[in-house]
Amino acid sequence: MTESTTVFESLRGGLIVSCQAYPGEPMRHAETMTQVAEAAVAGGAVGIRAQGLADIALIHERVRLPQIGLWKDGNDDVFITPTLRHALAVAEAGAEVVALDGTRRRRPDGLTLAETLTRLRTETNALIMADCGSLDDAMAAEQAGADCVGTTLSGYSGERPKLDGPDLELIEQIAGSLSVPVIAEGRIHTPAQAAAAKRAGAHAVVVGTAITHPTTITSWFTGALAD
Ligand SMILES: CC(=O)N[C@H](C=O)[C@@H](O)[C@H](O)[C@H](O)COP(=O)(O)O
Repeated sequence: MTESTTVFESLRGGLIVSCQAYPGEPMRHAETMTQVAEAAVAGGAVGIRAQGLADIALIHERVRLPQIGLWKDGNDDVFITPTLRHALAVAEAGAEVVALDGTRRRRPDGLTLAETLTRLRTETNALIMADCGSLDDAMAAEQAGADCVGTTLSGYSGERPKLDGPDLELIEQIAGSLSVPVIAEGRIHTPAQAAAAKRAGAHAVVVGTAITHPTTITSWFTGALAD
């Protein structure tokens, strides 16, 4: 079995928990995110998604599950592992899968997605997840050589509406059109939505906020009480 087959077999049908805290937040600390990841493992997660080189390195050391790593730089446009330099650093930090912006937008270093992936392949053993915002992105990312595509940027890149829940239609479209696995990601807030994403054809399902972001979860409850 190739490394790619092994990793994607172990993720098949399961839950990947995204463990991220945002700049300035109390939980923005590698030790804290690693503990959150360990707690997710105890609950049955099959993979971890993590942001930032320090978090990726510590999670790689302590958590024995495939890790999808990314490095966010900036807040808008292309900000998820935006350049080849960021992607190489994420692989170097220990992520088995490097997640990067997989949209068709211009990248800050001027490389195309295909050029970025070719360099990553030459210089690392990491697998590649292209975070996409539309079916056209996903098709272009497969063509460029991505090992899997995510629906991560649906609702954030201007091509798809930002729904309250997951973009099930996009998951279904991608699953029906591509041969690489589609990872459902983005606004999956309930177990029922996770199951629906899997039924729509997702190879695996990423949940972040609803499991690992207490500030947002708290605001859901305080908002309900304020009504
Ligand atoms: C758009 C963007 O920046 N997405 C980021 C990608 O890593 C994270 O902020 C999300 O938390 C992650 O995609 C999981 O999604 P959700 O937290 O909705 O379950």
